[in-house]
Amino acid sequence: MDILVVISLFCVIITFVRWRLRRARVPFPPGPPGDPIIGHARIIPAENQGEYFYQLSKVYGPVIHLTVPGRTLVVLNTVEAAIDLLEKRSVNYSDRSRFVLFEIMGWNVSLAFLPYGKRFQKHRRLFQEYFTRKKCETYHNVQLKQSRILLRHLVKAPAKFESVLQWFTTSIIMHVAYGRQVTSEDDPFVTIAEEASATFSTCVQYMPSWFPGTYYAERARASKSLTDRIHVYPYKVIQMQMKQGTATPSFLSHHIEKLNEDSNTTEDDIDDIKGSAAMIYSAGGETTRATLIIFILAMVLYPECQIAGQKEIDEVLGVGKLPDFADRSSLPYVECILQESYRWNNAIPLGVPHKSMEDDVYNGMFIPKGSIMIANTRGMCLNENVYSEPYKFNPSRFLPKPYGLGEPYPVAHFGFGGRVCPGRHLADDSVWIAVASIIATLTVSKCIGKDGKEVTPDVEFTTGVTSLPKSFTCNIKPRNEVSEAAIISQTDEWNL
Ligand code: HEM
Repeated sequence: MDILVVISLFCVIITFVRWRLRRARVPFPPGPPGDPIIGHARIIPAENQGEYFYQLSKVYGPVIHLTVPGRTLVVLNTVEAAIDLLEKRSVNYSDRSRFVLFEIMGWNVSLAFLPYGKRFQKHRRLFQEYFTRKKCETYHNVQLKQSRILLRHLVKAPAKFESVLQWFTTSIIMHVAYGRQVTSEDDPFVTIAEEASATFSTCVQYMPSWFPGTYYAERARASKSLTDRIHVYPYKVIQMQMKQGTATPSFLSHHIEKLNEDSNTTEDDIDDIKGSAAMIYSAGGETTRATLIIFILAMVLYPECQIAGQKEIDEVLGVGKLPDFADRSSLPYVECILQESYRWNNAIPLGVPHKSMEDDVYNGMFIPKGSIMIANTRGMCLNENVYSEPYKFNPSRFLPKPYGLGEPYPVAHFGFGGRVCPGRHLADDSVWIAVASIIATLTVSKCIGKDGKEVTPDVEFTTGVTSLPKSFTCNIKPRNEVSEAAIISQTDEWNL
């Protein structure tokens, strides 16, 4: 036998034996007993998994080990464990599971689904460069204008607040991604993005890929043409506008310009910027809208918090003045309302699972290569060791003692480490300006039912990677005549 083959065989055997010995010495993280072969597939509930995992953590500790056929799951229930692994050891924990169906659907060059590697790093750079904290300040004007339009739309069509909020997030994203000022729902950029987003949401729905469920390749193939349109159409339009000198600066035009400066541009480079631009709407639209609907639900259920927010704005800004980004640091209670909206119920309760790339040992527990790492954001926000009465919406919890409880702002809602949400600054600014503007000028309250009694919405959420309150009704109207006048006066100021 060739000496090289013998040496290779010897190395493989040694590696295997060392792995077995290490495995034998170090146990998996604790977890409940599972069934033979199918592991925990039968006992993991289809809904409210975040809460279920959190309850398990009270018995088994912050890091839990579960299995489903072919998969090892490691659930992280505390911020500390998530930071220790996903952030401090991010090189090992920034991978994603490969899911062939996403690729069939055409989302193969999309950051959210890219495995760790050179292409992933390139896409992160494309995003990070355009969405730094500082750069996001240049979008404030767009967000401010859209927040004024949002108020007018909410006054005009309060019952349609869910679609009005969608319009708010869509308009901002269309502007930032494509430089597009959308004025109608029939705008081709909007319809194409919405159709493609539906396919994206389906992907994301199946993202964990550890949860039993099926999605057929045929259906996936059928949706590919929609995904292709959102990649190709905006690129062609912006490219043409750039040639004609009519393009408004945007994420896409910025990156096309950079490609034009480089003589070695490849097809892959072009696909990368098409994929990244498409990702902005798909990853940023529904998540931002969901967070705002969570805030509206909280205002309906906790009117005393809304009143406290209004009082602060009246005292700091004066009655009838609408908030601007420069006012953010002067409005601590409004900030607490925003942070509590992130904490009380999360738009992405289980984060987006990462995957481990090598065997690892954490606090005496063995985490095998290929584990699906679930950062249980919901559990982190419910943690009774950190938050008192965690199911209650209580913005004052964040105020320093003796005014409040001195509890920390949530940190998990934008994810962790090498995969942390690259759109977080843009998203946070959009949500803040909407929250502050609504509190300043409108009153959100319970509807009165046919029986003359107030209708209290249930706190029920849709199941999926993005989770938002199930449809509910509420009243939205100007706080008073001064607020109404302030909303109307914006029409001239912003030439709306
Ligand atoms: C309130 C709104 C938003 C929330 C709550 C949110 C939350 C998240 C979370 C939890 C993740 C997964 C992080 C992880 O894997 O650890 C994520 C990923 C991502 N988000 Fe956001 N996001 C929001 C808005 C946005 C916006 C506006 C954009 C676009 C500018 C965006 C772009 C992305 C992308 C591209 C990824 C994938 C990152 C990767 O896989 O490396 N998100 N987001």
